[in-house]
Amino acid sequence: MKTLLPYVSTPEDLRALPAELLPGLAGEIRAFLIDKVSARGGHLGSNLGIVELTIALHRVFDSPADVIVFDTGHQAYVHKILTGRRDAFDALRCRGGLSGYPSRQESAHDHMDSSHASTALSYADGMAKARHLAGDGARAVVAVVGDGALTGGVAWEALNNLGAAGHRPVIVVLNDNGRSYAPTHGGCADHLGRMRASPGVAVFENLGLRYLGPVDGHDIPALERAMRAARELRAPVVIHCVTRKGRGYEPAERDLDEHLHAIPVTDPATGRPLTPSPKTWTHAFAEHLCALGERRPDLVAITAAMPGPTGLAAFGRRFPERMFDVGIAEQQALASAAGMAMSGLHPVVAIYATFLNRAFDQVLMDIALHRLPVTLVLDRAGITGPDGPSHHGMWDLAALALVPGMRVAAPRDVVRLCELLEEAVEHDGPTALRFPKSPASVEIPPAGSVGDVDVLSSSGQDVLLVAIGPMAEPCLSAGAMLSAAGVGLTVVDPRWVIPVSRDLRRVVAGGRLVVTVEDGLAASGAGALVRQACGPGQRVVNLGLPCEFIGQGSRSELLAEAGLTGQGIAYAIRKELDRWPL
Ligand SMILES: Cc1ncc(C[n+]2csc(CCOP(=O)(O)OP(=O)(O)O)c2C)c(N)n1
Ligand SMILES: CC(=O)[C@@H](O)[C@H](O)COP(=O)(O)O
Ligand SMILES: [Mg+2]
Repeated sequence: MKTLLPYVSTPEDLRALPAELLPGLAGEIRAFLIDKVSARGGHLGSNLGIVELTIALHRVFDSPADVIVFDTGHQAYVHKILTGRRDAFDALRCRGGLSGYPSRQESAHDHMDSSHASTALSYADGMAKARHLAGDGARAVVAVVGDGALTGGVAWEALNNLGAAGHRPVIVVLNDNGRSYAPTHGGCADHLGRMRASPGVAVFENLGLRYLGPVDGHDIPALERAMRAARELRAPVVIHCVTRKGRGYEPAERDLDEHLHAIPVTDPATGRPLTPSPKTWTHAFAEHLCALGERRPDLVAITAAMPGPTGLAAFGRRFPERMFDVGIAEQQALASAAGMAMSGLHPVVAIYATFLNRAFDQVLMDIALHRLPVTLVLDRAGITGPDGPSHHGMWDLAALALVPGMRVAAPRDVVRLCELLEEAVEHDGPTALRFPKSPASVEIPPAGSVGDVDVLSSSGQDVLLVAIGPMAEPCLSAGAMLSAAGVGLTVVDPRWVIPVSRDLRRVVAGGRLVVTVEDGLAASGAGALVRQACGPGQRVVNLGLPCEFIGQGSRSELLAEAGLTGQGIAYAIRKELDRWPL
């Protein structure tokens, strides 16, 4: 059978194909996805489910003149294959390679780089307004949004605007596979389920948008008919496409938890990881939270559609009535946590550090303003790696340093994670813990302590090295190198890094050269607060990440590039001592 995929590099090539060849092409694309994503890791289930939908999109609409915006963007691999990037998949999510999300730098066919969900309809609304003002209403503006992303509040803010603007036709292609990672919960999901079963008046119609569907999201001719009809309507319209996540790959279809949403390097024959996943910080958190849940009936857990990745699924199985999945809705997660805390509960909200950005006002004005006992558990804090700039959890320390009354802990190992989680849920006010996307580090016991500050090593007082969280390991390595070279250096771990505790102030006061190291912003994170606590006669160096959008790569590659390794830290301190001898 002659293969087709090598001859389909652009939407024009696709449109030139006879319709009867499209199912064959879809099959080849699925085989390609399984092969390439298994080899590199990445998003598989979502992309397997959107093959026919993306083929129909690029046959009906003329990208890039017609805009096609993908919400979240993790499901844009087929779009990339069909827009000239098939041969780049061997470098998927590598440093300098193909992004795992749309990338304006990569292609004119891509329109938004952010992987933060629920914003595509807003981009489309804005683009449609701009085209209308330019008198360029001829071209289509299409937003592809998942049923999960549709649970995010900003998507409904956009629908509210789209429905009131009949003269600005935006086409919303709703990819409804009934789940984010786990099945999508809530009234919207229930409504879509009813629409799938027996179409009636869709909520979108009550907002002023037309509704077409439900359409079989794997039937290319049906999809093309619906998309052409939507285009001819010249009005805001939702095409409700029903798809199956992981379609066409038995290991993904069999994975009832997440349909292989995101996979590590995997054996394509079995769908199982090639190397067993190591014990992670998340595992340690999940286990300890369950133990706490036994002792603390007031503890409840909240996830924003990520029970598995954040470790809350275990708590939910143990305490089903005390675990809440609010959808991809971090603002709702934190504001509802405020309501719970006002009512005598102690909520633990587990979200990725990068997604906290979206709910900063809820941290500030709904939780901290009321001094509420809510604990934020920020997983994937610091450099995450292959998911690129919108996934690095590098903004949280700088953001939380602004919040009056907020206490932030950064455990250096999983033993401290459990200790600090205990302390956090005991605290009668807002707390946060942050830990990285990495295997759980080996235990680093303290050599001593000054109050709540752990002393990790000491060979003298020339240099005081303040290690924030998992930077303890490279700091100890740097300390050993410098001590061997005759520099007297003490490494401490504050454990609670925001605000600067009284004990940390005492420890820092003794340092002639104070160096802080964090997997966060060097200029405005926890180290900046230590700088403020130092006196005029002290020299302070804050090591950390630059306030820039850092590209994709492995966590170790990117940390090394930022100088956040034992060698890098030792070099920075040596350079400071050479420039300014003590
Ligand atoms: C603000 C935000 N929160 C959480 C995530 C993590 N996340 C990535 S994909 C995903 C599920 C998306 O579900 P859906 O929109 O239905 O797309 P599907 O994978 O089902 O195609 C989530 C929660 C995110 N990208 N952005
Ligand atoms: C698209 C998205 O936001 C997540 O699926 C992201 O890929 C997180 O991946 P990890 O859970 O592997 O950190
Ligand atoms: Mg979905």
